[in-house]
Amino acid sequence: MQDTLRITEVFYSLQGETRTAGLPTVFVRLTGCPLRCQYCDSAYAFSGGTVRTLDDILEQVAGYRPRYVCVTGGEPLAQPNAIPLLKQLCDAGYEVSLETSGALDISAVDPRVSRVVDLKTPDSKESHRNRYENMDLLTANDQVKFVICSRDDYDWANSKLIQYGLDRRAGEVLFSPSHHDLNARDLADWVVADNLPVRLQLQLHKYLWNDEPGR
Ligand SMILES: C[S@@+](CC[C@H](N)C(=O)[O-])C[C@H]1O[C@@H](n2cnc3c(N)ncnc32)[C@H](O)[C@@H]1O
Ligand SMILES: Nc1nc2[nH]cc(C(=O)O)c2c(=O)[nH]1
Ligand code: SF4
Ligand SMILES: [Mg+2]
Repeated sequence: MQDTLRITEVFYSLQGETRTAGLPTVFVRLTGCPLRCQYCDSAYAFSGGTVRTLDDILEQVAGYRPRYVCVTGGEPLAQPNAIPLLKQLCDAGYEVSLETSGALDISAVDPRVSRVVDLKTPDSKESHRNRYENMDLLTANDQVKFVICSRDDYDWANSKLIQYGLDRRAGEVLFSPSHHDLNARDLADWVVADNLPVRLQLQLHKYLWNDEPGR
């Protein structure tokens, strides 16, 4: 029996987020998530999907001849075979990133992968799931992301930034407005006013293609 994963979609697009925003990237979206963030833009990946072998997924990815591959979901780390998938993508020579909720242990992820770890804010309604042990594992190859819904969320994110010294631990600290909840301009003004050591991140793909799946 070959290793398998339940997959919602594999597609080639421009990376809309993180430090590689704007670069052509293959996305592998894994099905299923144990969280229910109130703002989730990928709820279509909570169920359904197709069971596929790792070899089959790797073959489709190779067909795009990409430099960058992003493994997302759903929550990728909820499927144990996400770990060998990430390793095999690195072995194939791609620059690999992982989008993860921050609720699950990131320690087994191949160190070549840039782990993009969310800290879920109070207004996501899932902040009780944050696994703060992950903060000790972050390296300069990793990124921490706060998806911010309100001024209260912003103040909370700022306090976590200071408490864990995140700008010194991770290569990037990303503050992203929750699409539909917070005006990007307000978040931009707060970051400048407070002179924060963070990068404002907008979801480029939503400006280009709205909220279409597969883009
Ligand atoms: C859909 S999640 C999938 C990976 C993983 N479950 C996670 O939460 O990181 C990918 C990224 O999209 C972000 N996201 C989801 N809905 C969003 C929204 N409405 N506005 C801004 N970012 C959003 C998540 O916070 C996460 O950083
Ligand atoms: N273009 C594009 N970039 C993305 N970066 C992270 C995404 C995600 O859903 O995790 C995503 C996505 O869905 N589309
Ligand atoms: S953890 Fe990620 S996929 Fe799961 S509900 Fe939250 S944003 Fe959506
Ligand atoms: Mg998305």
